[in-house]
Amino acid sequence: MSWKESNLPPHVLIFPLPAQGHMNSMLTLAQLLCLSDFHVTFVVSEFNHRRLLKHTGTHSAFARYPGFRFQTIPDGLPEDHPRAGLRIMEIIQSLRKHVGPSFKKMLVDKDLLASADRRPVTCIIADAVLNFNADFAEENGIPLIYFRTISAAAVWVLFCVTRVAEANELPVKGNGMDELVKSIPGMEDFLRRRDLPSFCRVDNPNDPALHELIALTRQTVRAEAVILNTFEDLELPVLSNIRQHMARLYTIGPSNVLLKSRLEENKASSGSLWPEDRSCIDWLNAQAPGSVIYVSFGSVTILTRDQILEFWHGLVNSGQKFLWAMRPDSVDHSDRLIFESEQGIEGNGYMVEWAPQEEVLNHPAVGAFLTHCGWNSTLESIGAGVPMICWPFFADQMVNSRFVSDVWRIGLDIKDSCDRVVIENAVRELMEQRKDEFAERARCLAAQVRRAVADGGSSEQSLEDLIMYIASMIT
Ligand SMILES: O=c1ccn([C@@H]2O[C@H](COP(=O)(O)OP(=O)(O)O[C@H]3O[C@H](CO)[C@@H](O)[C@H](O)[C@H]3O)[C@@H](O)[C@H]2O)c(=O)[nH]1
Ligand SMILES: C[C@H]1CC[C@@H]2C(C(=O)O)=CO[C@@H](O)[C@@H]21
Repeated sequence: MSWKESNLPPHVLIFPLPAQGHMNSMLTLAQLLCLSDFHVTFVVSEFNHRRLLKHTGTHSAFARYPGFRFQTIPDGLPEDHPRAGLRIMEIIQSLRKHVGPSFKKMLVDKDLLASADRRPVTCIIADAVLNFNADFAEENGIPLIYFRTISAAAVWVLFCVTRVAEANELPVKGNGMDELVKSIPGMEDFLRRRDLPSFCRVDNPNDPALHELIALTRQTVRAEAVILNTFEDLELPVLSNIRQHMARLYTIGPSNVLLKSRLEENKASSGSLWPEDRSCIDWLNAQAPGSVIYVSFGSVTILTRDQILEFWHGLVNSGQKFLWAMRPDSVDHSDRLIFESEQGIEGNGYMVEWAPQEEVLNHPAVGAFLTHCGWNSTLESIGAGVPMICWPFFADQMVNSRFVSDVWRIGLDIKDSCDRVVIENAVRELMEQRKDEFAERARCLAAQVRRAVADGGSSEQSLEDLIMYIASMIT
C-alpha cells in the first residue's frame, strides 16, 4: 500500500454525535482502524471526555493504540442540560449552530490536524446526523464518509418517509396505528403505522422535527460512502434497497463482535459514560443458566414513575429473576428512593445504575432481555443469542422492535403498552411457554453473527474493503 511506503498512514477524523449510543459503534470503528495502523482523531465533547476519563480509565485503555487520540470540543450546551430523553435532539441543534463553525475553523487553522508525525486528515467519518460536515468536506475537498448508527431498516424507513407522507400513511394525530404501511418497498407486509419512527407520530404532517430527520437522512447521499453497523445476512433485502441510492455501502456489524474477534485478549475498551457496577456479575454468577431477564432502556430513555412501577410489578409477578440497570438520570431521584425503600427487591431482582452490558448479555445466567431496542442493545442481544422483549421509547427503536418480533422472530414487541399484566405475560411467554422456540432462533442468528465477523465473512470483508478504500485516498 502506498501509505506504508511514505511511512505516514491514513489519518481519519471520526466525529460521532456525543451520546453513548452513537459513540459506542464509532469508538469501536476507531479501534478497528487503529489495529490496521491508521491514525485516528476522535472528536468528543468536553462534557463526555471528562466522564470517559472518570469512569473508564479511557486513556490507559487507548494507550495500546499509539495512533489514537481524542480531540475535544464544547457541545455548546449548559453543564446541567440533561442530554437525554427527547432533549437529545438539542445536542444536534447545538452542534450545528454553535460548534460547527468553530470546529471547521479549528480544522482549517490547524492545517487539518497535521503534525510532523501525522498527515492532514485523509477523510472524515462523521455521524450522519451531523450534516454540517457535508458542506465543510465539500468546501475543503476532503472525502466524507457517513456512519449512520441505526439499523439499515430504520435508515430505509426514514429514507422513504416522504413517500409515506405523500401516500397519507403518516399516523397524523394517531390515526390508524395498526394499519399496514404500503409505501415502503420491502416492508408492505409487516410494518404498521405504529412501527414508524416516533417522529412520524405528528399532529401536523409538516412537523419540523420530522422534516429535520427526513432531511438528515436524505442528505446521506452527499457522502462518498456510508457505513452501517449491521451485517448482510441480517438485513439483506433492506440493504439492497438502500444500495440503489448509496452505492458504496460498508456493513461492518456487529462492530463490537468484529473488534473482539480481532483483539488477542478479546477485551475491547468499554467507553462507558457511567461507572459500570460489576457487582451484578457476582449476582449473575449465583443464578441458574438462562434464568435471568436483563432489563435496560439504554442511555437516553427517561421513564415516569408509573412506568417504572408497571415494569416492576410485571417483573416481580412473573416470578422470574431479573437484573435491572436503572440509570440515575432515567428516573426522578425521589421516585427512585421511594421505589427502592418501598418496593424492595423481593428476592428475585437485582438493581444497578449501569451494567457492563455486553458481559451481562453474554453471561450464561441471562435468558432474555427487556430492552428499548436501541440499535446497539439490539445487536448486542443478537450477538449473544438472547431473545428480547421490546418496549421502544422513541426514534428508530419503533422499527427495530418490529423487526425483532416479526422478521427475525427472536422476541416480542410490546410497544405502546406498559401495563404490569402485559409485562408479566410477555416474560412468561418468552421465558417459559415459548422459551425453546425463541432460544433456538436466537442461537441461529448468533451463529450468523459469528460467520459474518470470521475470516472471509461479510462484515470482516467489508471492513477490509473500507480500509483499502481509505488507503486509496492517499495519492
Ligand atoms: O447499563 C448499561 C446500559 C447500556 N449500556 C450500553 O449503552 C449502549 C446503549 O446504546 P443503545 O442500545 O443503542 O441505546 P441508546 O443509548 O438509547 O442509543 C441511541 O443511539 C442508538 C444508535 O444510534 C439508537 O438506536 C437509539 O435509538 C438512541 O436512543 C449499548 O451499547 C449498551 O451496551 C451499558 O453498557 N450499560
Ligand atoms: C438524536 C436522535 C434523533 C435521531 C437519532 C437517531 C438516528 O440516527 O436517526 C437515532 O437515535 C437517536 O439517538 C438520534
